[in-house]
Amino acid sequence: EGPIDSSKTPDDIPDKPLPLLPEFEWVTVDINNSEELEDVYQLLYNHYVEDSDATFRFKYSHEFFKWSLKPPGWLKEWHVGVRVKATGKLVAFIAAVPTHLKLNSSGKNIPSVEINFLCIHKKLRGKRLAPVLIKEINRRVNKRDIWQALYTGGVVLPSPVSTCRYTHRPINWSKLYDVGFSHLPANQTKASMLAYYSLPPNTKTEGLRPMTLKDLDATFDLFVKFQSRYTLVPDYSKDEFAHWTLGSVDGAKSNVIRTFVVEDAATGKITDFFSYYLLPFTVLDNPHHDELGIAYLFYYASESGFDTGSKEKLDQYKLRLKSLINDALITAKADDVDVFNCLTSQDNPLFIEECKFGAGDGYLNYYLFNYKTLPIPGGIDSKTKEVTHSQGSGIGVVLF
Ligand SMILES: Cc1c(C(=O)c2nccn2C)oc2cccc(OCCCNCc3cccnc3)c12
Repeated sequence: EGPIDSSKTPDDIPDKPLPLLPEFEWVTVDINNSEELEDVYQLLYNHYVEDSDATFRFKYSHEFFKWSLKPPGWLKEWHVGVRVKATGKLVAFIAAVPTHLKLNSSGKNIPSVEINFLCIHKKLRGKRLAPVLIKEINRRVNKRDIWQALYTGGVVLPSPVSTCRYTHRPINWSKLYDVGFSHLPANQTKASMLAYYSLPPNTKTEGLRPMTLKDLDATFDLFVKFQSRYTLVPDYSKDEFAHWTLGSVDGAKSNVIRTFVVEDAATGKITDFFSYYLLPFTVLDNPHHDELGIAYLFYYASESGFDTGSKEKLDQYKLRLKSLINDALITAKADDVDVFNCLTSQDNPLFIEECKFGAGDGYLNYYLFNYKTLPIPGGIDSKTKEVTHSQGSGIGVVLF
């Protein structure tokens, strides 16, 4: 376990990017510039990942990009674009953000980046541009003496470190049915589906409330302790944790990240927290709906997960998770979410069935570039791909 190639230093890395076709040029995108951010928004709005039958397309907002692309330590040079020289049109994009990973199996902290938002204009597909973009972002990252990268993808590249499965929990079943995402099982009626997925208006966990900056220290400590459950985890600083849970620390309310804490009334301690990010889908050519509200489970932790050695402790933890996630569904409904998504990563397999998540047909592969490690269980059976309900996964990192 360890770096595959650890021989290089930044001086060995070329100063120049790889050559592009003559009509294109490399650019660094300044997402603090609203016009350039709009270029990225438009490129991804029209050309980024769709679902298999092109019914939906990710609808990343300006605010989402500012949150996901500007964590502590972010570098403008890692927001890489390709423009048409003659017109300035942005036709490709790829981004890296700094992160700190830890493999609990060895306790090793791995300075690395998360690579995301690789997008190439539909008209430029098949020109072998993706490998050139990946080589360029790696060059810029290596120049900063970082040699590992974490990225996810639907397509299977050589040897993923883990594979997780998409799961979905309908909140607004009738809208999902209207847009063709949910179907009516043969022996069911619409009324029975609505009843099955109905949720109470109020949350149930005593002491549940939105996280504020005052909760940062206690919630961060809870998060760090809880992470030891998994194999591959983020090894965040408090600043990084604040960014990912609160969005900006200037107190402005985020429309993208939602984080809730549970404060024990007797002791005033923070015993649990959960978070989810809001990332809608554009619904392509549907007469009744043009957008799908989606929440993606993000990080969570619970004191009840500190010791799950015995059966009753594990059952208590499962019960607590079920209650917390059920409350996440209820708060997400208030955020106009139509479907709540989570992967089979983290300890999600422990609540997926009981909170009525259904396994989807999508899989997400995790890749750890330039780092050899044993494969990590992704919460599904490697042969049947069914969710392993009795145990969690070893993946504690969540990407967008
Ligand atoms: C995407 C996604 C979807 C859907 O496609 C979807 N939900 C409702 C309707 N649809 C069509 O469902 C999920 C469940 C868990 C995690 C997910 O995504 C995890 C994060 C994925 N990052 C974006 C991405 C996707 C594919 C390849 N690279 C990056 C998803």
